Order: sequence, then structure tokens, then C-alpha cells
Amino acid sequence: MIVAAAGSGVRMGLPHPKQFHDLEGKPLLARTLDILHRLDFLSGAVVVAPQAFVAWAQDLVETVNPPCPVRVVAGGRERQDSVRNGLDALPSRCRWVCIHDGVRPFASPQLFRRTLAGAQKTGAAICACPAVDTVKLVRDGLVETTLNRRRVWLVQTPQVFRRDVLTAAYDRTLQEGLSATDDAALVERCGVSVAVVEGERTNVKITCPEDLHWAAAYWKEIARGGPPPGHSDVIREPKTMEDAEGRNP
Ligand SMILES: Nc1ccn([C@@H]2O[C@H](COP(=O)(O)OP(=O)(O)OP(=O)(O)O)[C@@H](O)[C@H]2O)c(=O)n1
Ligand SMILES: C[C@](O)(CO)[C@H](O)COP(=O)(O)O
Repeated sequence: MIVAAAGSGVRMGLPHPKQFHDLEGKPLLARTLDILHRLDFLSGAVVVAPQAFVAWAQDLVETVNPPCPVRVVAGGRERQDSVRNGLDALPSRCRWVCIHDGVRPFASPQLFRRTLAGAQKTGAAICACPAVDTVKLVRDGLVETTLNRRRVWLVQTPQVFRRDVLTAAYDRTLQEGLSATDDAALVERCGVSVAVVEGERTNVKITCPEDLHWAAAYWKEIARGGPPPGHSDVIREPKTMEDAEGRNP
């Protein structure tokens, strides 16, 4: 498992990277690493942290006390540079690689298992939720077109890859100077079919200040004994208007 946690959190606007910000008494990254306690199939993990925070992240890992060996390495300028560093630090025996954002603390263990099972079919899998808003392409402040929402999926992590597939994609990325905002995009360019499994609407990537407010409120709800993350799964659109009758008048 690679936990990508080497970003600087520009959109969050804090004086420190958001993964080290407090979420109800624990740093956000510690909340994410706590998930490791519920993943019994892991042989090890690499946490990728900003160069200046490697020692800090190491201390944090010790506090979490994960059930498998965890290394901390320094990240790079872009997310894909950080993941590459994580990939290079994985133990040689590791055959499947799960990549998770350090700022998605609400991913459920079932989501990890589902994504791993999906990857075992094709060599690569992502989790994603169908778009629930109307989606338009916009150029220069004007609508260019409205997309068919049924085909638009909002992608999350975890993403799982066979190690050789991911390594080949990263080698090509380096050779050709490619860039992408997720790891699956690099694998897609190598012609590998990427399976899509159902994501969780509560598996939010904490990105902007309002996400922190939501995360604190959601954490309190869980701590009070509310439904655990992942419970609501995906809200499906009715496939036909007939399906909708009586349900969504
Ligand atoms: N060079 C980078 C950039 C991002 N990430 C990680 O990738 C995940 C998703 O990235 P994002 O939410 O965009 O985080 P930041 O890059 O920190 O945010 P921003 O784009 O607002 O600066 C985060 O866990 C982040 O720490 C990383 O490991 N290395
Ligand atoms: C990998 C990711 O979390 C999937 O949603 C996302 O693409 C990361 O993007 P960001 O640009 O680093 O926010």
C-alpha cells in the first residue's frame, strides 16, 4: 500500500499541509492510517510525506502503531512523483499495489477489499461514484456542451494495480514526460483495462476549507455511534423513466 501524503494543500490555505491538520483530536493523516488496522491483507505500507515532514510523519506512524511494517519516504513536486517514490520503496515481495490518498480518512475497509477484487480481474481497478449533478463542459465562461451524466463517474482512491502493470506505466510516464491527476490514467495510456467498482460518497478527499468542517461533523456522527463510513453506498439513477415512476415524482 502506498499512502500519498506529500502534497502542500494549496487549496486548503493552511500554514501547514492539510494532512497534518487536526481532525477531532488526531491529525488527518493519522485518521487515514488508522484504516490499516482494519485491512488484514496488507503485507506492508509506504507513507510518502513532504521532505520537510518526513520525521514528523515517522513519529505519527509510531503513534498509529500499524499492524504491518510501514516506511516513510519523501515525496516529489507532483502527486505522481510522490507515488513513484512510494513505488520504489515497496518491498520486492509485494505483487499488488494499493494507492490511497492520505487525505481520504473515511474510506471503508470494504471499499479496499472491493477495489482489490476488481483489480484481480484485469490488473487494475479504481473506485468511483456516478455524478449526481448535471455536468457541462465550459470554455471561456460559456457552456460548450452538456455531457451524458450516466457516463460520468467521479473517481476516488483506493486504486489497486498489479505491480508490474503500475511499474510499466510509471516507466513510460518518465520516458514520455506524461502527467495525470490519478494513477489509473497512466495505466490507461498503456492500454490496460481499468475496472471500476462502486465508490463511497462519504470517501471525500479533504481538499478545501469547507471539507474540514464537513469531516469534523461526520467524524462526530460516527463517534456517536452513527452509521459507519460506506453505509450509504452509491445512489443509483433510475435507468428509465418508468423506473423513476412512483419513486421520484
Ligand atoms: N506532490 C504531491 C501532491 C499530492 N500528494 C497527495 O495526493 C493526495 C491528493 O492530492 P490533493 O488533495 O490535491 O493534495 P494537495 O496536492 O496537497 O492539495 P493542493 O492541490 O490543493 O495543493 C493528497 O493526500 C496529497 O498529500 C502527494 O503525495 N504529493
Ligand atoms: C487521485 C484522486 O484523488 C482521484 O480523485 C485525485 O485525482 C487527486 O487529484 P488532485 O489534483 O491531487 O486533487
